[in-house]
Amino acid sequence: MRQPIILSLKGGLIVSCQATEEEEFYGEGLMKRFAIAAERSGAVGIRANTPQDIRDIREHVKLPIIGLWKREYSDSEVYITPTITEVRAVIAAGADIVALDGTLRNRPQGETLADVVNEIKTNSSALVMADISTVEEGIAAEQLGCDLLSTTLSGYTSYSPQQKDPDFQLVTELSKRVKIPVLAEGRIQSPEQALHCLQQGAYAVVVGGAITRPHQIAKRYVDMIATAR
Ligand SMILES: CC(=O)N[C@H](C=O)[C@@H](O)[C@H](O)[C@H](O)COP(=O)(O)O
Repeated sequence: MRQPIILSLKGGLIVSCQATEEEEFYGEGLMKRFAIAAERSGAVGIRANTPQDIRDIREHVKLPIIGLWKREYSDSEVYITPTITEVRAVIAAGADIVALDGTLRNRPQGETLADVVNEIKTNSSALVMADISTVEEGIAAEQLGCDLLSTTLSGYTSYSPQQKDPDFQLVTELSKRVKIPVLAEGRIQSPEQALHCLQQGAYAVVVGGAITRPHQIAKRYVDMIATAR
């Protein structure tokens, strides 16, 4: 039986509300405002980065929160909730689901994906979403006990396809190969693409930049218009 929280995401839109320090919308509680707007739109969940934003959103929004903490370590390329330290902080901030790097790459400080998943399963009731970049990684993450998969990292590991569009093929193949829900995430630019992901087998769809990164949204218009100059 699937957890109620997973069932509540089925067929819906999860809005990723994230800004890095270099972006104009970083800080000042602005991600909370995007999350409130997403809730009002009928979205079924929020994806948020940093304990601070998760806490802030938790106070104002009732939707399930997929929490992560992007942090770089010098000994690994893994940066999405890379170690047990970030996992604990994300859970303490109120995330219902912890999103973490679920690739097969070496992790910082000698930890393994199994260590991090075990930490969550042993010490909390939070669910685990593995952000993966290939079918093989998705299958391995399911075997380790992850509750959900997301195609987040396709295009962001050296060995996955580098493309402008979402990785529809990964969504399709992975959905056939695993029993746990597969979320489509990464470079989804339109409602039509989101719908296509669901038709290809995605359990739900995560959209970030096309909704919550104004600079990225404006640039698409600027670039398109420039072609007519
Ligand atoms: C690769 C990576 O670090 N992705 C991050 C993961 O949380 C976010 O920067 C993305 O915005 C998110 O995955 C949603 O994707 P998009 O913004 O393309 O709709």
